[in-house]
Amino acid sequence: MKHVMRILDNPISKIVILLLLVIAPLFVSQNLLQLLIFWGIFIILAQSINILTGFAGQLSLGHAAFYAIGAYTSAILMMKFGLPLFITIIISMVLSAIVGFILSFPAGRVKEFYLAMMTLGFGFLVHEIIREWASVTGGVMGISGINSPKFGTLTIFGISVNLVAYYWFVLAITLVIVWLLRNFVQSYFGRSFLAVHQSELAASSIGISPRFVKQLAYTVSAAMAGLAGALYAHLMGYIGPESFEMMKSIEILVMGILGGFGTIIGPILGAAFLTFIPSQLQLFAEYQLMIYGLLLVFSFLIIPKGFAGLLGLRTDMEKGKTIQKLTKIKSKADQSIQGESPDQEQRLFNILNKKLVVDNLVKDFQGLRALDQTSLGLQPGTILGLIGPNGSGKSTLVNLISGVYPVTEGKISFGGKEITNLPSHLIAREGIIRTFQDPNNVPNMTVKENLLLGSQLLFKSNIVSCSINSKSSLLEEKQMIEKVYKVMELCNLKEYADEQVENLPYGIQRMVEVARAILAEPQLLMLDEPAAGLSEEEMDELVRMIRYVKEKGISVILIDHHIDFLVKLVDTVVVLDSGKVIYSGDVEGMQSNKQVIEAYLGVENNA
Ligand SMILES: Nc1ncnc2c1ncn2[C@@H]1O[C@H](COP(=O)(O)OP(=O)(O)OP(=O)(O)O)[C@@H](O)[C@H]1O
Repeated sequence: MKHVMRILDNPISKIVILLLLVIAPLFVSQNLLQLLIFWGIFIILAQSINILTGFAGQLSLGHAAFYAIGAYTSAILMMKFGLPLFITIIISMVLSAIVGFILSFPAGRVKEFYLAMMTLGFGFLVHEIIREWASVTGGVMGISGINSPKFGTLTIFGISVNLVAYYWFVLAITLVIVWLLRNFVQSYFGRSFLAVHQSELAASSIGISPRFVKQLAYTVSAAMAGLAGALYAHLMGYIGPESFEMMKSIEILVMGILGGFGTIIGPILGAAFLTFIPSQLQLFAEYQLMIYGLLLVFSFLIIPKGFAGLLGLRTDMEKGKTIQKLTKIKSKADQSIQGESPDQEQRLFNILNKKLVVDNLVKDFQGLRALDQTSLGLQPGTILGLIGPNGSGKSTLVNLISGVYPVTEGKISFGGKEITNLPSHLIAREGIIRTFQDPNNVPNMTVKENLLLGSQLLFKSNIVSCSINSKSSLLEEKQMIEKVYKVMELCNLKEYADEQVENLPYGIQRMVEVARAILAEPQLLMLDEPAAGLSEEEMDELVRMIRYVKEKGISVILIDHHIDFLVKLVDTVVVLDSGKVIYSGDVEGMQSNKQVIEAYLGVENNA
C-alpha cells in the first residue's frame, strides 16, 4: 500500500486533486455540489473529533452539541443582529471553544466509561436547552429562513453568494483547516496529544501537563465543530434540534473511526464515506442507526485502524519532510531554515549541578508502610544504585521523587528547591526525568518521533507559529531533529529511526525510552530496572549510554536486580528492605554487609 502514500504525497497529484475540486462546479449537478459542500463540513467535523479523540484520546459521545452551538450562534447572530458571515463564524467558533474549554475541567478528571457518560450527558443537555429555550432557538420548530445561498439571501462582503460561491468558500476553509491541523499535529503540540493519549503518567514524566493538553484539545476541537455548525446552518437555511441529536454525535464518531483516527487523511475518507454513501442508500434511511452500528462493528473487527490503516496511510508526527522540501526549494534563494544554533552542542546537556536530598520520607498505602523514614542524598554527576528485594520500596521512592504518588511525610528537594508533592510534569521541568519498569513509549509513533517527544520541554514556538509552519518553528523543529539524530547515533538507534516503536523488539523499545529521557536534557535521570529483559549485548550498550550520561555531569538513580550490571556503573548504593534504608555507601562495603547479605544478596545467591 506504500504506493497510495507515494501518490498522495506527490505534488503533482496534489495539484490535480486541488484543481479538480476547484473546477468541480463546472461539471457536477447542483445535488452533487451540495454533497461536496457537506463533505467539506463533515471533514471539519470529523477532524474536530479526530483531534480530541483520535489524537488526545478523550472520547466524546456528545460532539453534536458543539456543532449545534456553532449552527445556532451563527444563525441567530445573523438573523437577529444582522452581523456579517465572517463575524458570526468567528463568534460561533469562540463560543463553542469557550464551552469546550469549560467542559474540559469536569471531563478532564474522568476517563473511559465515565468520560463517555459525561460527554453523552453534555450532548443531551445542549440538545434539551435547544428544545426548551424556544424564544431564542425556536424550540422544536427550529429556525428557518437562515441566510443561505439556496435562497440567495447570504452575502459575503456585500456580494450575494450562490451555491457555487459557497462551495468555494467552504472548500477554501476546509483546505486551510486541514493544512493548519496537519502542521499542528506534526508539531510538539500534536506529539504531546498522542503522548497523553498513550499514558498520562508517561507524558507527565517528560514534562507534559495532561490537564493543559486536554484543555487545549477540547478548546480546539469545539472551535472546529462550531465552525462546521455555522457552515451547516447557512448551507441548509434551516436548523432544528433533530439535526443535533445523539445520532449525529454517533455519526461524527463513525466518520473518525471508520476513516482512521490519529491520521489526517482518515477523517477525510470517513467524512466522504458518510457523505456520499447514505445519499445512495435513501431507501434504507429508516435503518440508518442499524447500518452505523454494523459499520462500527465491521470496522473494529476488519479494519481497526480505519480506511487510513487499510491503505497504509500514516501521518508523520514531525515536520522532517516539510523541512526537507522547503530546504530544497529555498536552498538557493533563502537559507533561513538551514541555520544552526551556535550553542547547540552545549545545549544538549546544560548541567546545573543540582543536588537531590530526600529527607525522612514516609509513604503509606492503606495501612502498608512502603517507605519508612527514608533519607538519601545524591551529589551532582554521580550514579546511585538503589537496590533491595522485591517490594522493598525502590519504585515507590522513584514514584515519590517524580511526583507520581503524594508523599505521606518527609521532604524532597532538588537543587535547593523543595519539590515535595509537586505535579509530575513540574518535577520533570526541574530536570528530573525517569523511565518506567515497562517501557512507556508511544507505540504508534516512530523512534524518531518518540525521541522528539523527549525534547518536548525545550520547544518554545507558540501554537500559531507551529500551525502555520513559521520559519522559526521549522528552524526549531530542525534543530531538535538534529539533536535526535545525535542521540540516536549515541544509542545505536539510527537504523530504526523511521520504524514504529510497537514493531520493534523489547530491548530496542527500552533503549528508545532511555534515549528519550536523555533528550529531555535531564539534571537527574532515574532509571527503573532499565536492564530487565535486555540481552547481554544490549546491556553493554546500556552501560555505555549510562557512562556517557554520567560523563556529561548528569546524576543517575539506577534501580536494578542485576548486581553485575550495577557494579559496573554506580558510585554509591542505597539498599532498602521493607521500606527502610539498611545500607548506604560504596559497593565493596555493601557486598560484605551482613544485613544486606541476609536481606538481599543472600536471596540472590540462593536463587
Ligand atoms: N499503588 C500502590 N498501592 C498499594 N500498594 C502499593 C502501591 N505501590 C506499591 N505498593 C506496595 O508498596 C510496597 C513497595 O513496592 P515497590 O513497588 O516500591 O517495591 P520495589 O522494591 O520497587 O519492588 P520490585 O523490585 O518488585 O519492583 C509493596 O508492598 C507494594 O505492594
